[in-house]
Amino acid sequence: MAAAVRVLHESQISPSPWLPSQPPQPLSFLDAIWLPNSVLVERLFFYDFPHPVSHFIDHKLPILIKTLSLTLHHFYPLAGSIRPSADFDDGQFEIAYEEGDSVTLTIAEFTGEDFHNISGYHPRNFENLRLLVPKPKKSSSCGQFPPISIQITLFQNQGLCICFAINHVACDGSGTMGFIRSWATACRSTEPTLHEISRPFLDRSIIIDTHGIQRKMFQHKRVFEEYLKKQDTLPVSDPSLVSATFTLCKDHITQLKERVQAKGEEEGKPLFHISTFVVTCAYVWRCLVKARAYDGDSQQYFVCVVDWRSRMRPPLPRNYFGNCLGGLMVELSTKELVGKNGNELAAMEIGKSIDGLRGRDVGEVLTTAFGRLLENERRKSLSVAGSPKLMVYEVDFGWGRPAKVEISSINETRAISLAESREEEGGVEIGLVLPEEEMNRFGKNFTCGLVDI
Ligand SMILES: CC(C)(COP(=O)(O)OP(=O)(O)OC[C@H]1O[C@@H](n2cnc3c(N)ncnc32)[C@H](O)[C@@H]1OP(=O)(O)O)[C@@H](O)C(=O)NCCC(=O)NCCSC(=O)CC(=O)O
Repeated sequence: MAAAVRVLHESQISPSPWLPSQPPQPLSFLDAIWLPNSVLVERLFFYDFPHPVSHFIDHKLPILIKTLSLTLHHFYPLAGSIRPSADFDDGQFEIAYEEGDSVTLTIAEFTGEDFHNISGYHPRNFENLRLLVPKPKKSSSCGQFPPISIQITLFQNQGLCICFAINHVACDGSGTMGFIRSWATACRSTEPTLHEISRPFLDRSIIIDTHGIQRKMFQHKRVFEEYLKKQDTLPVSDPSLVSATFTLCKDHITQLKERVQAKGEEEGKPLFHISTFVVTCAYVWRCLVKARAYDGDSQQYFVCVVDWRSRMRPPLPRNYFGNCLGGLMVELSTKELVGKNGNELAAMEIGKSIDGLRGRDVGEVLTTAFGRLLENERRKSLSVAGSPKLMVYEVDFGWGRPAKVEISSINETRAISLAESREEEGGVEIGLVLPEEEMNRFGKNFTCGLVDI
């Protein structure tokens, strides 16, 4: 039987207690960076839930709805809309909440595939995964779009999946997880009240565009849109696409770090920031490029975003809700990357770039990264979504930790996703979406490479 979802309910959830319209907030330049192509981040949380659909509808849905509306009282921008501001001549957008605005919550039932298969780690049909993602509604008035849509999909007597499709313009991973964690905490409470939900820091005017980035971006907007059109994304409907998750355990990570350290000492190179993140990204980057068998003289690019809250001067509150991301790019030739010491070289280069961010201004870093991005072929760049620091496996709505967490939107951006390991502190999970044959080659490289370290 072909996999399918059947929508059971669709509700509009407004903040509660009642919230009057709030003054619209112009997007900061760190939000506006995500505007030209309105990137959606789709995060799926799978939970074991061995109960009938009716049990969920009767006993769990009311509390989920109640606590979602409480949480939205504090996170009200998510219930609003992202829209052109009144002085749109400047290309400025804003995020606005008006009384009665709401989030669409879809409840659906899945048939045709086993829960444990779809939430597994092995290569799985990507189209089936996409059935769990809510389809955001375009608002009727032009140019507006919703910050978030949520879909809960039930697998009769087996499990459920909560999928958040969040527009990156609204917030980054840290903001997203602040919202999701708050909802889950409220949902676990026996008597949920507003006081139990910690308030995010919502004032986007705290971010000052010291380098005129927003103006430069609007000037480059057409160039950037043309650039994006030229870059091929993997078509969502490609039936050969599979999603899979690989895990690096703590021991492997320690060995990878030791190898980089030893190589650095052997070559008398200064030791850069060799963290779990660095050795994981280097290892995956090399395995992926090997799987794609590029011409050795071609260039490869590694791109990652950096949470800039603690790097701002003065630092931003940790609970700042919006985007506060800088970025970096590392370039190596294919030959260097797939060569004998490719892992160590890639780790040293990524580590050096992270160290090089110290003391720098986010505007200046982004101007450099943006310029380099436009020069390069996106097809040969690998980017990263999520982070092992976001602690996604701690999100418990009252029926235990997730069985699995995924980011399905990585196929649009040709990224890998990272999360902390579900099973072991210090381990990392890596998610990929690739054509099946490429995934098989990647998987072989990943497994065999670990034998050799
Ligand atoms: C730039 C980085 C990726 C680099 O990560 P690193 O792990 O290499 O660097 P780091 O400085 O954070 O940590 C370096 C080492 O110090 C340790 N360390 C860090 N903070 C520590 C602390 N408070 N106490 C003790 N140790 C600490 C770490 O364990 C690590 O070691 P070790 O690791 O060896 O144990 C990161 O700083 C960062 O910004 N991460 C967040 C990225 C992010 O937010 N991504 C989501 C983007 S939004 C997105 O993509 C969409 C979405 O997610 O929704």
